[in-house]
Amino acid sequence: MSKRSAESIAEALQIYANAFENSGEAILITDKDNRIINANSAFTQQTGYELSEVMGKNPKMLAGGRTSEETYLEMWNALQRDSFWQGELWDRKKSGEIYPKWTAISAIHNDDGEVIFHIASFSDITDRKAAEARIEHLAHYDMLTGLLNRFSLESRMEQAILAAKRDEQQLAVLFIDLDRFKYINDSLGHHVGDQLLIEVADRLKGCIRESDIVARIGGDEFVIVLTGLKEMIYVPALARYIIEQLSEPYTVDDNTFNSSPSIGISIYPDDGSTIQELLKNSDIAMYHAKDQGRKNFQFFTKSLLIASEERLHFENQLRTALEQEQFELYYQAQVDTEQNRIWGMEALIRWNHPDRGFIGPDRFIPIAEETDIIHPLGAWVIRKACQQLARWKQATDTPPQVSVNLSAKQLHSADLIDTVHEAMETYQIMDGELELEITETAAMSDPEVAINQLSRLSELGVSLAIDDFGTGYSSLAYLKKLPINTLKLDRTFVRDIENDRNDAEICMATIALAHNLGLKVIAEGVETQLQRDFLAEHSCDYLQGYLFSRPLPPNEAELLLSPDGVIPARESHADTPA
Ligand SMILES: Nc1nc2c(ncn2[C@@H]2O[C@H](COP(=O)(O)O[C@H]3[C@@H](O)[C@H](n4cnc5c(=O)[nH]c(N)nc54)O[C@@H]3COP(=O)(O)O)[C@@H](O)[C@H]2O)c(=O)[nH]1
Repeated sequence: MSKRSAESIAEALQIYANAFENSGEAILITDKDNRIINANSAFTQQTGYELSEVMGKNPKMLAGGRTSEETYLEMWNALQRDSFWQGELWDRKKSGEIYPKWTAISAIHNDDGEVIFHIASFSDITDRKAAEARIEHLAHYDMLTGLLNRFSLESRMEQAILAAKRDEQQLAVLFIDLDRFKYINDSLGHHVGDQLLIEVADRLKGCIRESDIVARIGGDEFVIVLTGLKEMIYVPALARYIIEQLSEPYTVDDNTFNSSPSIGISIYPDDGSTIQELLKNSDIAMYHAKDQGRKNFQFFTKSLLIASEERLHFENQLRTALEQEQFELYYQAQVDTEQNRIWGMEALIRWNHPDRGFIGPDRFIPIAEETDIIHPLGAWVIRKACQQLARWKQATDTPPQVSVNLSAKQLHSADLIDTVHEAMETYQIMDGELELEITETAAMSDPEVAINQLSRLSELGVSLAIDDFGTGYSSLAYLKKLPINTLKLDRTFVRDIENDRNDAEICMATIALAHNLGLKVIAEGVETQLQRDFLAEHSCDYLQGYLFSRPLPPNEAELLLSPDGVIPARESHADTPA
């Protein structure tokens, strides 16, 4: 061998030695008898063993006892067949810690085909395995509460249904929703909301047997499946127990508060044979429990299903009604008591349904609110009323103030101010020409937001009225903070004003209170001359009711605005409803 080639061989060997020693992977070399003859520094770092401690030993000494015999067998077969194997082994470090490692082993042969070495390289995959386990857990469990998630609930329900079918048993599905959770979450903060959900999950686990299933499938929605049911009596007893347990006070940080559940129950196979049917029907029953005043449980019935399908159909029709221009605004006159002339017109919405005819707002406004259809619908009412007002400003010398009802959801909507501003700009509506009516309850539901929104509306030049006054729980201190102009005396007090001393007192007190606060008063539901006279005597500023006019379509309402528009004369004492 020339000196040059000896040098280059030595150089190459040095490179290999460096690569071996500095590799990030642990490397172990065994001889033909499978005895360790070399290991690099990464091996020492990973296992804790120095080379001197393992030299001449069988790598079996590293085994952690958790790798199956089959894996070792497969490894040796592959090495014999392919001279290569890779896979996962569980080994033990010098410290005693058992850990997973990813291992690749090559068999090196001589020219005669005999194995002379095995070279194994391996890396510690503890972190990777932990990450995989976390991902696996997330796929099956709810991250916040540790309960099963919807995916796992469905696969467990599938097995439970198969078992119930085979054993001819029943299953009960309990759909549990927390009452007023959104309120707790919004008012006490999400951290408190989260802790409440964790505590609810713990209490639910304490209510059921090990063989039952409990899952969290949405924000504050939990499902329990009772398996292997023989005695149906157990179901209402458990539902009652769950309500009792979840209604115990909760303490999170310094807050102690109450919550309660509403529970809907469906039974396999009577109320459904599939997961979807059982969940849907228990959900329908849960909504019925809410309608029944919350903090109770209801079993699913066929009539609930029919009602819920009808309701869904109604909702869908309500959605398309706006596009198909099926809504109309009617107007009801508001009369100036002193001058006996029309001072305002209240816009009242009607749904001219293609099959059912006119549907009153009491039927559809609550559904529009629940489904958020109220936002486009309410914006349409505001625009349409402003458009009508612009028309009356052109058509008559004495245009009325036009008032529009706002729902609680609209009052709290971020878009309200822009909607009103745009409508006023488009139709050139001036200060005091448009009035918005808010119920007492809406104004009270989130006072800070209400004060802010009402102040901004007032700045736009909108007049503001508190509707149905006397039926809510306004505090006087709070009322003083609102930039309102008018109180609307609820018609339930006006109705019996002539016969019920209490109602008469309430009307008088409200008028006095309003005037003290510098507000005008309008009485609703004035149907008789006696009511009118009583209210006039006690200085009620404006009157509205069937005595003067029912709500009318715009062209008929416009006739009342003309100089010949008829308003009953004030001195008449005839006690006849309009
Ligand atoms: N958010 C919105 N709410 C609206 C809108 N349009 C109406 N509404 C609210 O729906 C409720 C029912 O309204 P309606 O069926 O139109 O009834 C009004 C009047 O017809 C009725 N009224 C008027 N005078 C009398 C009377 O002498 N006797 C009698 N029994 N009823 C009478 O009162 C209703 C008006 O009430 P109010 O608004 O409180 O002044 C009602 O709560 C409406 O507010 C809408 O566009 N958006």
